[in-house]
Amino acid sequence: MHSISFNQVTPRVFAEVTDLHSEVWKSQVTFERGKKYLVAADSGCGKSTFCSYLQGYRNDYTGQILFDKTDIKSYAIRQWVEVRQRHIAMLFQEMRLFAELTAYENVMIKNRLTSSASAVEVKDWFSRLGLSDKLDVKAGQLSQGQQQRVALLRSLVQPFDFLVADEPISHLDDTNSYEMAHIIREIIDKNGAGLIVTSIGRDLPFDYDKTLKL
Ligand SMILES: Nc1ncnc2c1ncn2[C@@H]1O[C@H](COP(=O)(O)OP(=O)(O)OP(=O)(O)O)[C@@H](O)[C@H]1O
Repeated sequence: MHSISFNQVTPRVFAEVTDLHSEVWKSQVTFERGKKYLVAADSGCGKSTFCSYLQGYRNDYTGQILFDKTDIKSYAIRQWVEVRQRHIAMLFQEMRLFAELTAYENVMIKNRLTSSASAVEVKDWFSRLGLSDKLDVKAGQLSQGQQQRVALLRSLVQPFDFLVADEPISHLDDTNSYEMAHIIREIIDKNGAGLIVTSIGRDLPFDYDKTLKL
């Protein structure tokens, strides 16, 4: 997948809003593979909605979203599975870890689907994010910031053309935010992937190609 295009997309919830000042909704915008985008939004402007559309969890909008030249409203479940496994990696704002699995198991259970990272690599990322001593701790017993770092690693252990990160540093201090950015940069550069980061304030530190207001 080389591009994601939004053509005059209007979420149903915003259909009656006449003073929508957005560079994404009711607009024409294309996200290209290999580029980095920051989607800046105030609370309630539709960040989670935007992410849900890209994973096929919701389709309550008018207008068109195209993956390359295909309208994603035509996708069957099988194609969404392919998108989620191989084309768009997602770091959810609410993390969605399995509370009863350990931090390491949460990452490896996903990694087993496509074997995209080695155990050595994964453990090295844990170490760089200050989580070496948390490998065997259940996710439900981690702090929010620790869960956010584990969720990042889980999002990365798959092939992808785009990484979509929904408020990825909302629970992190500056040191971990910078380390998270380094790891993301290494992997997206290696894959030539695109990056779409949403933010309501503190931004993942990056040299973004473009910033859009949601
Ligand atoms: N599943 C849903 N179905 C229909 N409308 C929804 C759904 N989830 C959220 N909305 C509505 O869409 C609008 C945007 O909500 P959304 O959760 O996308 O915003 P957000 O920018 O992620 O907000 P926040 O930063 O506060 O989490 C809100 O008016 C909300 O009521």
